[in-house]
Amino acid sequence: MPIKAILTDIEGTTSAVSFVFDVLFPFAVQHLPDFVRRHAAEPAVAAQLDAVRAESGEAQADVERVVAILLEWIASDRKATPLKALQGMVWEQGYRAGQLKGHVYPDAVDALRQWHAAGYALYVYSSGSIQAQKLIFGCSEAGDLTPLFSGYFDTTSGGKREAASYARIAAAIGRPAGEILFLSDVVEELDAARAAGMATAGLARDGGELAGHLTVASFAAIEPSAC
Ligand SMILES: CSCCC(=O)C(=O)COP(=O)(O)O
Ligand SMILES: [Mg+2]
Repeated sequence: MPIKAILTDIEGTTSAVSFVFDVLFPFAVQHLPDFVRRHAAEPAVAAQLDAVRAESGEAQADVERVVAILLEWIASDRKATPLKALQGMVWEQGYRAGQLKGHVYPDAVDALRQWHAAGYALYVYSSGSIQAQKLIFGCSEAGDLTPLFSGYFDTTSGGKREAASYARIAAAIGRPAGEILFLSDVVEELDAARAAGMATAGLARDGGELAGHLTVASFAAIEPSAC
């Protein structure tokens, strides 16, 4: 089936793992506690704090305990949906203030532009919230890349290692899974996408191989029509 759409992961695929771990996560550690304290009563934040209480099994946790749980989750890189939602809100302040600029590899920027111009529909699927995805591409070092994308998916579509998530995303895109090429640096995500019927390509930016999948070191080596 010819590829018509491309769905890409962010961390380790379009963007450096070091940007997420050395820039975004420390920014959240520094600013999230005060953000939560100041906005805890606002409905959008309160809903996420309740989701943290539910997911942690600590229904009675006060705001300070919720903050402590969130910091533990950042330290263990837990892909919890309420943590990701709150991180997105905190990062928005950093991007708007010019303290953050999204990192996107130049080869990814070039390829995304070429693929968009060639008529491929481009989508993002990341554990980062949709708000965070729009920020990393919208406030990137290469400028506003959001006009290239037709849609965004996060863990509200399901976990990235579950085939059902990719089936759900294909349905939302409105195409058979076989027309979608999924790009990621994590073999379990590629396996799940393939199980749902998608074509796959693995990004191994520091070398190595994503077992069982076409593996490349750069977007420049991906030819969607050959996948
Ligand atoms: C959307 S940028 C923030 C990245 C992030 O929080 C994250 O957990 C990255 O996960 P990915 O699924 O892109 O590997
Ligand atoms: Mg990744």
